[in-house]
Amino acid sequence: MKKRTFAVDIDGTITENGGGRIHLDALEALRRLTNMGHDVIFVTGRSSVEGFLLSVFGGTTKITVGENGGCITLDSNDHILLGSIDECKKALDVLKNNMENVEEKYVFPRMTEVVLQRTFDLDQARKVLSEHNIDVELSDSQYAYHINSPGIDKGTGFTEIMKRFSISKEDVIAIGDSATDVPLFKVAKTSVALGNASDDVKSEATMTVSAHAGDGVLEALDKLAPRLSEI
Ligand SMILES: O=C(O)COP(=O)(O)O
Ligand SMILES: [Mg+2]
Repeated sequence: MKKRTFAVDIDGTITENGGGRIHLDALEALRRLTNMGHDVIFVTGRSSVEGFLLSVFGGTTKITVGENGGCITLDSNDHILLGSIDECKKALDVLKNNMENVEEKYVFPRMTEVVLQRTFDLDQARKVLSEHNIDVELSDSQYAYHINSPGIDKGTGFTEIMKRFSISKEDVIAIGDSATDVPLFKVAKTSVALGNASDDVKSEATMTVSAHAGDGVLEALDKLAPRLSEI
């Protein structure tokens, strides 16, 4: 069997509602892939600790890219930080001083990024930051806005994993639902946009499925199964 690495988003991908409830059949399928010898790595805008705990309890590969690419967790006391929260907080201050309704989202603690409520216009925010010569990444996961350090996104975060574990792009299959997953799609040979993804996101993936979230993950794995059984 040719070993593959699945890079899997969490919210809107293996969850079945806005609150983060895990689609159990999708998780079971990912655990089965792990038991078969593939790697299944969560790549999420949630904290990397949340993603890591999901891998422990879910029975998938105990490596996680969290904080929208800003933090890699390899163990309870082993985190690789790929960004600086200070420049993200500076960007937050500029936005708060120049726009209305800029509010942080109450999430688990972050080491490298700032997470905001989706309560203001993102393009206007990007314009304000540019006018103040603030260079950060500002992105929308459909669950939250993220301010990350320049050049930090799910693609660069996962690329760090690929380097450290000698994973080839040829063997990576990325699965996601939102704009924050597009950089991850670009570092994978195969990328799957779920039915709940926007047309813009779907246009960036190598394949799309019609089912939403966890059901879409199951549909994708059914479609990919023949390729996975290559000798
Ligand atoms: O916290 C979020 O932004 C949601 O994260 P995810 O969709 O990247 O898992
Ligand atoms: Mg998502």
